[in-house]
Amino acid sequence: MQYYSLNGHSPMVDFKEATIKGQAPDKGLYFPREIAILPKEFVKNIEEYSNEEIAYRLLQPYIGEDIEPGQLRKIVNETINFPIPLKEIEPSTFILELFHGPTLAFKDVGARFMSRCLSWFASGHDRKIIVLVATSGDTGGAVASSFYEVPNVEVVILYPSGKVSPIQEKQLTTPGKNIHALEIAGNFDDCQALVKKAFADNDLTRKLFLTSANSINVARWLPQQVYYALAWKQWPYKNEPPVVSVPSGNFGNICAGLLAHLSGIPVKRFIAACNANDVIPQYFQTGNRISKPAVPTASNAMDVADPSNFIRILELFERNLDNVKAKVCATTSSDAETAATIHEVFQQYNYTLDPHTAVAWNGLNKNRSHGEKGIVIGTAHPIKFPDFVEYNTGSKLAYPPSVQSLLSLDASSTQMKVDYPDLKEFLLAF
Ligand SMILES: N[C@@H](CCOP(=O)(O)O)C(=O)O
Repeated sequence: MQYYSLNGHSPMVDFKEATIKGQAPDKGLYFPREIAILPKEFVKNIEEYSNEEIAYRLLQPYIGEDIEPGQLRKIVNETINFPIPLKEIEPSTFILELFHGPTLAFKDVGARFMSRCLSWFASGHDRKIIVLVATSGDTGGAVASSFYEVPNVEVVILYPSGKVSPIQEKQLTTPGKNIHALEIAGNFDDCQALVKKAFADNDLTRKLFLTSANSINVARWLPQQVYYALAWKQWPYKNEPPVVSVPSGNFGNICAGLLAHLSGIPVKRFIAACNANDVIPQYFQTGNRISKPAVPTASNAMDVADPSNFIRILELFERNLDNVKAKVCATTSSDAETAATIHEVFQQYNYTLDPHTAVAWNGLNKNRSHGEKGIVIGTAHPIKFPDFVEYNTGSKLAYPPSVQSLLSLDASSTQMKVDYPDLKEFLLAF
């Protein structure tokens, strides 16, 4: 598989080079030259396949010969070695629980896949690779856990000061060793802009071997397709494809869902469920993409004002917003609606939603007609946001032992202003 830059001014590369570079030299995101269509028989009989086999079949065409089949199977098997259940909450509404991995959020799948691909590509390489990543909450912990002690790799995580939950912060500030946390006095978009500036700095990229572990990197983005195939495998109404509601911040997850759908996984339509950071819902309504700063919300991992992956969604639909709108609707929920959703779902079904999943639940209910069956993508475990969740359910959450031990660890991070020269100096110290 070849990948081209969405800015159109860089040469095509294979999967290995796209993974190692993270972003194209012309600052564009890499995009696969073809959509790998799944055989109809496979989609029809998907229940007969193991999760590992499904993931392998979805991903292999995008990797091609860059990783030999035995090694790729090993990587895939290690990536999804935890449950990904589709739970029926009531007969029309299901939740795909993507939070049973080590850091209790959906990012574990992409981060584990990418870390294993990168360490495979880096073996025998004598230069140290610096993985740069910006996080609004969940990516940072997943990347820290996946890349911890990977030889020859240093990870630098930029996170917005005071804008991630205490558990999210512990996940990225406590591992130490090759994981370095930078607490930025700004918001997620500032962190993401600093990271993109580093990739565009020729002086820096000549001196350092830099790559990204955000979903701008194809090795982080593509594995997320697997969720949608596993949802279809477990979907009980095969003659009635689901409406799928996806909590959306940087839009990598929903974009991977759309790719899986265009490859052959049945979905009636998608809902991009956003919080008060509504740049994309407004764009859908008005056709104008305005720029405004992110506002902090209870679903902090979605506090993104300039979603990197939306350009990939447009590319999937021939850069035509009307084509996108034929398959996707975009909606917003306020924190008050998120709180009320957590309360109601707990009261009615005794199910505890995290704030991000609650945004998607509310988005589904606001945008489906009577009787339409749907899946809510459950992106994070409620324990990552105990104060907001316990306040709205009126019930105490049980802390899993892994979270309890995490909270007792010492955190370490470097504080930094939104200042590119400071970041460059920090990176050059490697
Ligand atoms: N929601 C993210 C923001 C970064 O998104 P990514 O998928 O591009 O890494 C987070 O939790 O950090």
